[in-house]
Amino acid sequence: MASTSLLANGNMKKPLFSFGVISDVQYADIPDGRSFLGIPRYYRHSILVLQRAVDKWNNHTELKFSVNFGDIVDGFCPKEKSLETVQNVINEFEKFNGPVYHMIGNHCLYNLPRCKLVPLLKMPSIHDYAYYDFSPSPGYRFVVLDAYDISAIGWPKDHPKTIAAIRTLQEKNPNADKNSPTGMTGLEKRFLMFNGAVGKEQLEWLDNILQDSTKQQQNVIICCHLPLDPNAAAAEALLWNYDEVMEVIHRYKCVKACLAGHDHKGGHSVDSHGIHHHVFEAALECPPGTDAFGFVDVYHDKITLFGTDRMATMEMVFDP
Ligand SMILES: Nc1ccn([C@@H]2O[C@H](COP(=O)(O)O)[C@@H](O)[C@H]2O)c(=O)n1
Ligand SMILES: O=P(O)(O)OC[C@H](O)CO
Repeated sequence: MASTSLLANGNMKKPLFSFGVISDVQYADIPDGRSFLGIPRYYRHSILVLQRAVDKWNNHTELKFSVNFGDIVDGFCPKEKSLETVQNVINEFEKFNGPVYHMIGNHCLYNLPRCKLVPLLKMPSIHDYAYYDFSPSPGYRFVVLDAYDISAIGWPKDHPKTIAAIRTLQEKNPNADKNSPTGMTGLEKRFLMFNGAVGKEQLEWLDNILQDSTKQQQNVIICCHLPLDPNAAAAEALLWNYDEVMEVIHRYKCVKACLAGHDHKGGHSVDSHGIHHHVFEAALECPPGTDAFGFVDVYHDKITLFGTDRMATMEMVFDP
């Protein structure tokens, strides 16, 4: 219905381009379960949601690419099945008639180290980094951030980035279980092991990209598994240094939207600089027969998300 009313309200202009979106498939060939907070999780059904997404994207015919916001496999997947399961989900994505740009999520890293994930996901990045950018149209640039650049999961145990992450968790989280926010208050609750941070080198890279995008008069869409605005997501879901990343982003006027996953219920906000923050609803939490995926029409002055079933439909008009 929402898509119909958006169309009825004069959205008939042809978009510059369109792309597909899905987040938190978290597939595993295991019985249904629940999150720590008791929300049902449909581990076997989630790959069917992905299959229906790819079918719909292919039938759309005009999608230029699709974006997966991370967590394609669940942490409860038996470890001897991790590689096969990740490959099975990637095979489903590869049925899409176009490129798919992936992000790494915490659940991906519970299954495989990043040195295996980055090549499997064919990320156009260097070394084992999972951040990169691409420009699907002259006036637009997409920046994919690596939310687990500084993380206690995914890097070798003795890697400087693992050590830095453990130091942060020790300083900020008083609990023995570093995934527990017990006793922590407000935004401090983000210092959980299932989150991570953007490192110094990536922040400098982001600054350079945004400088260049400004010179080229490009609009920028930021994609990150972890949300970057406290008004769009629970504190427990935020990037550890969302504030530092937003400080870099706010130096420029080119960023129009920050898109994310991880906080399965979804969310939306507009920040003090007029940037839209949108969190996509998880495919994993769709009861059998229901869906959560969508596609986005991109214009020079707005993006319009058309969600299916549990994924909200939303128009995000840019500040002039
Ligand atoms: N409020 C919370 C949320 C989570 N945890 C811990 O994190 C683990 C993963 O959470 P899921 O949302 O994926 O179920 C969970 O097993 C808990 O250890 C928590 O302590 N408090
Ligand atoms: O995807 P999970 O299982 O790490 O859950 C993430 C939480 O929903 C963040 O608050």
